[in-house]
Amino acid sequence: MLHYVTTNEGKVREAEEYLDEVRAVDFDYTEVQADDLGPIAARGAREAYAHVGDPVLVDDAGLFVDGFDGFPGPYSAYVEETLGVERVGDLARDRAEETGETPRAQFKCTIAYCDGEDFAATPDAVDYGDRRGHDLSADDRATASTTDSVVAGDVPVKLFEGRVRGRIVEPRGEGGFGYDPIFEHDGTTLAEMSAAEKNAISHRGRALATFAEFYAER
Ligand SMILES: O=c1[nH]c(=O)c2ncn([C@@H]3O[C@H](COP(=O)(O)OP(=O)(O)OP(=O)(O)O)[C@@H](O)[C@H]3O)c2[nH]1
Repeated sequence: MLHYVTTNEGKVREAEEYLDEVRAVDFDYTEVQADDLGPIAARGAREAYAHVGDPVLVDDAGLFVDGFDGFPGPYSAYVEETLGVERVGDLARDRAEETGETPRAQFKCTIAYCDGEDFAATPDAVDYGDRRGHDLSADDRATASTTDSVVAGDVPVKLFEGRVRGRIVEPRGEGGFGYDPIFEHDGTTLAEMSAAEKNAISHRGRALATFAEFYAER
């Protein structure tokens, strides 16, 4: 049985769309400080695997605002709790107004898989483009890739990363969670999309789709 290790129910709901048999485990693994998601998810997956003893997935995600050089990024959960989503949106739009640019950002999600075993060679990066058939600029594309995180002596971990680009807007919509109401992709905020629509273009959806392909062969 595959275990999705998270304290966030929103992540679990989205994962269930891709994975037939998945059990949510509410385990608060240590989040190391790093400026990208990969090392945080990889360390978390090793710790979670040691705790659970069965195959685990750990999902680390964040909002990377262009005008703030990627902040809040790995600190997104802390910033959501302290500043709040609306203020992050206000600050990002104020910043863009100062610089005369469009307030752009990307969501990234790294899923780390660990089952205690080694992995074969990884497939190439995948460009998913837009699943709704719209003609999008490079700025609005959704992509995914995989890497291995293998440090000598460590339990191997495989990483699946998904990204989606969009614009920061005034909050709209009731669905999703976290920063979804202020993140617009192709004219619609993630909070205005159904779960299926969000999954089709989202950072987590792209990472999960790539993982599901890999896991089917595992
Ligand atoms: O609008 C959003 N749409 C998403 O699809 C999404 N995915 C993550 N987030 C936000 O980014 C931070 C992740 O932090 P995070 O990966 O550390 O997770 P977390 O602390 O919520 O749970 P855990 O899995 O670590 O237990 C938190 O602020 C989340 O609200 C999202 N916001």
